[in-house]
Amino acid sequence: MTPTRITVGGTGAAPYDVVVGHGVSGELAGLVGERARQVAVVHPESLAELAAPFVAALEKAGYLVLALPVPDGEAAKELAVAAGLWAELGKAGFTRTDAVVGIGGGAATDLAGFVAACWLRGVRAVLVPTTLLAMVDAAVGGKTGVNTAEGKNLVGAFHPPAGVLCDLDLLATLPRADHVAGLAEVVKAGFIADPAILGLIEADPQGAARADGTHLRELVERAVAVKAEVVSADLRESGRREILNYGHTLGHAVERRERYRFRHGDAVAIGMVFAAELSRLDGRIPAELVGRHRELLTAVGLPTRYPADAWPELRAAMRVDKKARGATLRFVVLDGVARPAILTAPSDELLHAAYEEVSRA
Ligand SMILES: NC(=O)c1ccc[n+]([C@@H]2O[C@H](COP(=O)([O-])OP(=O)(O)OC[C@H]3O[C@@H](n4cnc5c(N)ncnc54)[C@H](O)[C@@H]3O)[C@@H](O)[C@H]2O)c1
Ligand SMILES: O=C(O)C(=O)C[C@@H](O)[C@H](O)[C@H](O)COP(=O)(O)O
Ligand SMILES: [Zn+2]
Repeated sequence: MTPTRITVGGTGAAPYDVVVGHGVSGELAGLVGERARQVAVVHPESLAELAAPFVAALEKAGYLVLALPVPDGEAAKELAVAAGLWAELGKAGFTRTDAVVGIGGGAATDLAGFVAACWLRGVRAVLVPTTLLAMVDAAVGGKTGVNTAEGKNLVGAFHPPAGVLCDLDLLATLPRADHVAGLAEVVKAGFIADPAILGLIEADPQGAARADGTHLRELVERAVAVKAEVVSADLRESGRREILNYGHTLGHAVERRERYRFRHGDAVAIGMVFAAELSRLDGRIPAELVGRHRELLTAVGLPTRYPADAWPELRAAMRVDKKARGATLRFVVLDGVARPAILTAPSDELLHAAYEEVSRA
């Protein structure tokens, strides 16, 4: 079946394609471009075997390849890891025409994009996401960055990639729990913009939770299309892009509380239930729509609850959310399916009441 090409444009930078399909990895050398002499391939060390054919293909195409393994998962999103990679680029004499390729889950693509954004103030980045989450969300849109002790993604840059290859064959080895975590961002795209996504998952939640599920390709394409449309309209998050943060204000606080050892998608699932409860308590949506969140997320195996005693720590962590303006917290909420809105400065009572619904056994 021919690959689908979803274009991300309107960002001020050159438009680029997100290629979705089976066996599309062969397009990598073409995306790196003719100007590059050296290519740094950043990948989690645990995925060295998966990255090896990409390294070999780039070498065959005539590039000088620097394979740069990084720690697995969220441990890669550290300034010290980025600094180590910049040291390698420096030693290799990496110039402005050279390119960084990021292969892996969202943690690896966020890191690789950030390293590319900062090296010589910006070199070409090409991303090959290998998790469902990175295909539908992290590798698309140009948000790059690392975590700090104070919070999630607090240091970063907007640096759109030159291309994104979503080879669905790469998902075959992804552990089920990571596949399911990726579904949280797919569900998010459904609630904020594309109700057909919700229908597809509700019709076959077991299938959605598997890499060989019937609707996998359509789910990926639809979620990428949502992200591409939003990012094309507002790369730097001055307005519309904030909707992609649905579920993330509480989600990021949960990740920080768990010292980043909790899957991002799982945290976002809990965060979406919180945002839905907030929407209901603010009089925006009926209880049935909150119930739809819980039922759908639970059906695919995502968490929807978090302990009551975590509230003070979560409340404090939410202060550094990027949507906050001064001391004013702002949340993405819903006025209905595919009707996202911003709730500004909710009272502490309202926030706590919404959290009580999340922590209820
Ligand atoms: N930049 C953005 O717009 C954006 C959007 C969403 C999420 N994110 C970020 O993405 C990160 C989460 O990404 P994630 O869910 O992909 O997690 P991850 O990158 O931590 O990967 C999850 C696990 O899967 C393993 N893995 C990856 N591909 C595999 C494969 N094909 N086979 C076997 N194992 C594989 C990884 O090594 C890791 O252990 C978070 O840091 C989050 O903040 C960024
Ligand atoms: O691309 C965006 O914009 C998003 O908000 C997508 C989120 O899924 C993603 O987790 C993002 O990294 C969160 O961004 P942040 O600015 O809140 O750190
Ligand atoms: Zn996210």
